Amino acid sequence: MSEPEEKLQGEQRDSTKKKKKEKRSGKKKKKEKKEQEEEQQVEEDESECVVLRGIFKLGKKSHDVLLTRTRLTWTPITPETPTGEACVVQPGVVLLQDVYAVKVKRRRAIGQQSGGAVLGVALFCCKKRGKRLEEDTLHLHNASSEHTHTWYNTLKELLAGFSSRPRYLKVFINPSSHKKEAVHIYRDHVAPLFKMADVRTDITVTERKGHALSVMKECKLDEYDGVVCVGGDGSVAELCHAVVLRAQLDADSPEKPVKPVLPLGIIPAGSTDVVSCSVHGVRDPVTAALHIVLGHLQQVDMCSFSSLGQLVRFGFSAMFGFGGRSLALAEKKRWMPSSRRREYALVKTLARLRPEDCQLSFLPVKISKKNLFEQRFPSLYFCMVTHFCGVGTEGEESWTTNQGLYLSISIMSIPCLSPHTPQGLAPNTRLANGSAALIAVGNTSRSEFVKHLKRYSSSSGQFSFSFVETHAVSAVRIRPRALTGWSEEESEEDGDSKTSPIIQSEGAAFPWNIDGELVEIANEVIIRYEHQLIYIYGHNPQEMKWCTVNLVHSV
Ligand SMILES: Nc1ncnc2c1ncn2[C@@H]1O[C@H](COP(=O)(O)OP(=O)(O)OP(=O)(O)O)[C@@H](O)[C@H]1O
Repeated sequence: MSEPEEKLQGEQRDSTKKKKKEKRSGKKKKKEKKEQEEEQQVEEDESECVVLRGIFKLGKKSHDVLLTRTRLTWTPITPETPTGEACVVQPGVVLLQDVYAVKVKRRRAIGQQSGGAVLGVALFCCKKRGKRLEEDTLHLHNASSEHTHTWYNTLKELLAGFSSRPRYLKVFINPSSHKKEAVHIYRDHVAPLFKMADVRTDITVTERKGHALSVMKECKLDEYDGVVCVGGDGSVAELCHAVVLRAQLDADSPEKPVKPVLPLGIIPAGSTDVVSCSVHGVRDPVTAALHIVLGHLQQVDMCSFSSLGQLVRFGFSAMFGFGGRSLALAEKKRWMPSSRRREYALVKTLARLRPEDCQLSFLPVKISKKNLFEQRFPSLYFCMVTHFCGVGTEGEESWTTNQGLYLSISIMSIPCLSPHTPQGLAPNTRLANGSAALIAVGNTSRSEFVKHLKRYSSSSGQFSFSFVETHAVSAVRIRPRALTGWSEEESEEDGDSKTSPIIQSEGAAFPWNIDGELVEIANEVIIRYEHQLIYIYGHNPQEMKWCTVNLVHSV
């Protein structure tokens, strides 16, 4: 046999061996998968095994009630028809994951505090109505005390198996939020639900700005299962920062942010409630409280904001330029009612519209199939008015740098939904999608800028302008050039925004709007995206919808 023939035969032998090996490993994988499926089936069957079966009255009719580890079903008991035909009835069902409390029902006289004849059990559960969660009760009547207590104890035991449900919460209430209604909201809508679900609470009514942060820095956290904030965006921002900072201090990790173990619950009591709207899909204290008692947890992205190597704070969103300036102006008019104050500040800042001259650098997030940000809006991926555009490196990171005039720069790690912006300020980012949204609005005329702003309140189109640039990013650096800053002596005159950035004296600070709070920073600011840094009680169906769309597009 010639040398090439031998070589060919050798290669054929190798390839047959390889094929056999692949076939064997394929069979092995199939077997493993089958075993896994069987195990899963056994688990499902076990969880669907009937734990209890009994007769209860629901309304006026007797029902056959079945309890498994995951659900309770009831079917009316109907007498046989003379023809022997059984009528088909759909059983009613409630999932135990939606039940937050179970109580024994008793007949009591007016003023009687304890005892009383047993009537049956009541299951307190939540019912979904769109994005809202509502309270619902299922009454199972049976006068036998023994029967009722067996069901009560078993249901209690099964509900105790939901490990993410809190038993003891640290609650902060800001009594000064918005219309000073936070205490009432907590007392009327939240406390009764916590009591019903046997959730104990340790309440601090905050007395000043920074009070919640100082309590969180010092209190013993081990005994709590979660922290709850009742207030507006300012209070939420303070507590989110406090929870992450405390985790960082406990872990003695000054450089790297640390994921807090304790989840945060947010009960909306402010005027816009951006974080609450984003994590719950609606602004509703009952929905928020039900998410807490049911232990619905979701991981949420955050950002760290630092300047000159010092951490400024942790938060969800930041606005530089227009957003910062209008908030600074509103803060000076604190004596005005909040809606008037905001309106005044917006109009005034628009009248004085000026661009910021700064260097904007960012680390773009690599475009993957799963990232729809650029896929859905490819036309947004372009450069705006710049004097200089280049790519630099810092360590292994590749920064894109633009130098130019900007009317507004926003960085958001969550969509920032609110009643005023139903699709969110950053509609293309999600609660935990692997990047933050950078929205940079270049210099343009006032009328064009107003057009861009107005489109936030409608459904879309706010980014379809040549002067608006959006990116999915993991970090942003904003370096104001030549200290173009903000001062109280700003000219009251109207000016042409196209040409005249405001030049300030050295040492002036720039107003930043970080989660609705005014933060003044004199130097460059670095914003780093922190993936799924915090657990927040909630579940937003919109997020699920987005994920489904994302998945379909990525296939
Ligand atoms: N007792 C208090 N008196 C004054 N300020 C307080 C008090 N407790 C907390 N604060 C501070 O008030 C600030 C604003 O709180 P919050 O955002 O809840 O109210 P708001 O500004 O009226 O609401 P929104 O931002 O939705 O309009 C927060 O920074 C918080 O730290």
